[in-house]
Amino acid sequence: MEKQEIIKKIEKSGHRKVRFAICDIDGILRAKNIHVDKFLEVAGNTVGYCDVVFGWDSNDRCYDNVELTGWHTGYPDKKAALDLNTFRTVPWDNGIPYFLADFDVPGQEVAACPRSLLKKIRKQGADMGYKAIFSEEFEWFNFCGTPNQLAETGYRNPQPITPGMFGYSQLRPSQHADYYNELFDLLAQFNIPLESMHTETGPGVYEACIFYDEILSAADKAVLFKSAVKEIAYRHGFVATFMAKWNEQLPGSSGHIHQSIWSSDGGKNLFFSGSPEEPMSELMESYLAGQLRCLPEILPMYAPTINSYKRLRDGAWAPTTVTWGKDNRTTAIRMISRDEKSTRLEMRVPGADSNPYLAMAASLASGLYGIRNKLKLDIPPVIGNAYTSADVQKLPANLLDATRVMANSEIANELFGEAFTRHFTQTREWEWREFARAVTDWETKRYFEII
Ligand SMILES: NC(=O)CC[C@H](N)C(=O)O
Repeated sequence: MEKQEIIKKIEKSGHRKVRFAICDIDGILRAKNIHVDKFLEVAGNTVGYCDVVFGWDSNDRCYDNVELTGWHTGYPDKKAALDLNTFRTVPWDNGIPYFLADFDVPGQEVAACPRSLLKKIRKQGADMGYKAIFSEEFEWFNFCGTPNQLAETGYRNPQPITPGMFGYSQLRPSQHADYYNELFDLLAQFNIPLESMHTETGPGVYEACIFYDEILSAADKAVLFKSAVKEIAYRHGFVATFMAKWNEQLPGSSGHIHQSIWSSDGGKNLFFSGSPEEPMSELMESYLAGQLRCLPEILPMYAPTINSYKRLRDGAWAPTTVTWGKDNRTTAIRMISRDEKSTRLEMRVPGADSNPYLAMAASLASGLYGIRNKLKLDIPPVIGNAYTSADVQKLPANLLDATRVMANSEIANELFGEAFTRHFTQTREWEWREFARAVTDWETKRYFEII
């Protein structure tokens, strides 16, 4: 939609305020409402936004170890730009006009901005003649109560909205049909159409697959999806969590990313060889080889939290190895091909807790790395159980190990630029330090009386 058309629409709607949001390094949307007159001033222009969005962590604690911003810079404003292509209206909030913004402004470099990073990688693909088609699917758990109630009880023993393990259940959605159906309908109205939705195995867990799209729109939809689900859940007295593993006894929550590379006009799937028997094209082979080569060095892009690594456990449907397989759900990357259109890769490492801009940027960048370097696939497909396969490389087992590898990785610098890699790994080191200070309930249960 053109700028003038958007402005006319907003003026006609009678709304006196407009909302826009910026995605931080943790994938959290930081939003503001602005007066419609202010919107008219900044649309197609820039708007000042305090760069503390990249100076604090997911709990608004200020990093003490990043160079990009901090007390040493005085947390100045940076120039943000609303992306008018992201215009949508919020159906559960009176149709307020809504935009995403980023710091991708000529003459300014904000290396920490995840949406700007994805745009940069997407352009590298476009310059090579490719259109990247992506989509993310999410699993998440739903609980009864309000954020205040859960916080007051220290998030102990939260009550899932439905009991027991019941994947693909016909019954469980009926227990909260209003919520279940509203998610599908309101998300579509918010321009996040779902391809499908069902219950996953676990109490109160849903899974939704977002319709595929060009990579930037797909990432926008994935980021917005997480916030939208939480907001819609509030309306029903529920709280949704996208933690990768909220309970060690239960399955984790994934954020699998489906991807294929098409000709720039979108007419031909370049992953498809033309042969239904051997559908993988040479280009797909190099892309997959690139992803496998880079994966252990850039793991925090897919698994960015302390908790992410609790999900990556053998036998839990989540990957633990640098592997791929044909329609194999025990490997890191699952190759899928029923026909030309469906030929794609499913990157299964990301948890629901990952930042979709970063996880998609990492996927595309490492795939393009494989194509640029004409990598050959030297890892054979796993047939059967990747958890027990011999001779497979294990993924780093925790955030500290994974971050150390990434911080020293030439590949990470090449894919994302040194400034981003440095800032991002510094934020992950901070995350580890925060965790290392905490005395957890595991320790008290284990040592309090016995030791
Ligand atoms: N849908 C599935 O394949 C299950 C995924 C699993 N819950 C995970 O965390 O990765």
